[in-house]
Amino acid sequence: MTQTVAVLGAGKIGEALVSGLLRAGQAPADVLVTARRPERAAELHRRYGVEAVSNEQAAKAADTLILTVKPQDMGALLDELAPHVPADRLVVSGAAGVPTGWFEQRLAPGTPVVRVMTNTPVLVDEAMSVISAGAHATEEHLRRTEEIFRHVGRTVRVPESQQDAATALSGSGPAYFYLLVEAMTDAGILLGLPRTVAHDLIVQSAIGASVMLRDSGEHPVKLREAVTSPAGTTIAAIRELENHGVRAAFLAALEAARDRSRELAGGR
Ligand SMILES: NC(=O)C1=CN([C@@H]2O[C@H](COP(=O)(O)OP(=O)(O)OC[C@H]3O[C@@H](n4cnc5c(N)ncnc54)[C@H](O)[C@@H]3O)[C@@H](O)[C@H]2O)C=CC1
Ligand SMILES: O=C(O)[C@@H]1CCC=N1
Repeated sequence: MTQTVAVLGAGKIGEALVSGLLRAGQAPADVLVTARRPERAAELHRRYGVEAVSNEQAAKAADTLILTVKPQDMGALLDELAPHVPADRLVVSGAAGVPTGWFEQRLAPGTPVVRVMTNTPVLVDEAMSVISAGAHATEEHLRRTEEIFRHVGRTVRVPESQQDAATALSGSGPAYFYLLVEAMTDAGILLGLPRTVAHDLIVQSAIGASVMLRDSGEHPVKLREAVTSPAGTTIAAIRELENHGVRAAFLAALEAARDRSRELAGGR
């Protein structure tokens, strides 16, 4: 991995990618970052030894540009960047909702663009990064993108038409689990447990269930059935969850997230 990679708009996601690249053996000299605030640039330099440059400098110097600003800030970034990006550079967008075609219209004709939806477990090398090629991105560009993201978790390729759905599922996904843990911890309080005990019980149960989901090869229905004893406690809880429409709530919620991702495409 000897190419220069620039992370433009190194916030939470961008910083995690910088950290992953360095841990994967990329030399700090081959990683550039850009930030809006000088204090943030200095902090990234201090923490990782990478050089903080302007967006224009990054565009000129890096082989791969990873754009990790918010979708709403992408328009301003592209205005600044586009005149300086040579058409042989790979542009990787990490923004929710923004289609590759939007970038292609603003960059030099033929510039390869790859769209990636990752998630915050990128911070602990357990990201799910969903990758799609734009019109000019080749197999080699997809491989280069996978090489960057596989150091911080799993990668999967999907057609770009599935990116808004992926954003709803795995991009936003961690938030649903955190909400669930929060709600179950509150339930523990209701049942009289100290908050710290309730928290620990739920978090470890979440970890155990996650590892079984990943490693057992069993369908989630089978795993749930194994917990659900006849006339037992679990089925009593599941009846209440079904009575309260939890399954329908998830269907509606993820549909709303998918629709919001689509809306973000027009929001800059
Ligand atoms: N937070 C999440 O769970 C996920 C976020 N994303 C996407 O990743 C992107 C980044 O999200 P976060 O890291 O959470 O946001 P963030 O707000 O932590 O980071 C964005 C950074 O970009 C900087 N910035 C904005 N305009 C700039 C410019 N013109 N030049 C240089 N820096 C600029 C901001 O100052 C900020 O530090 C977003 O597009 C979001 O849709 C994707 C998956 C999950
Ligand atoms: O909520 C959002 O818009 C971003 C994209 C996916 C996760 N967080």
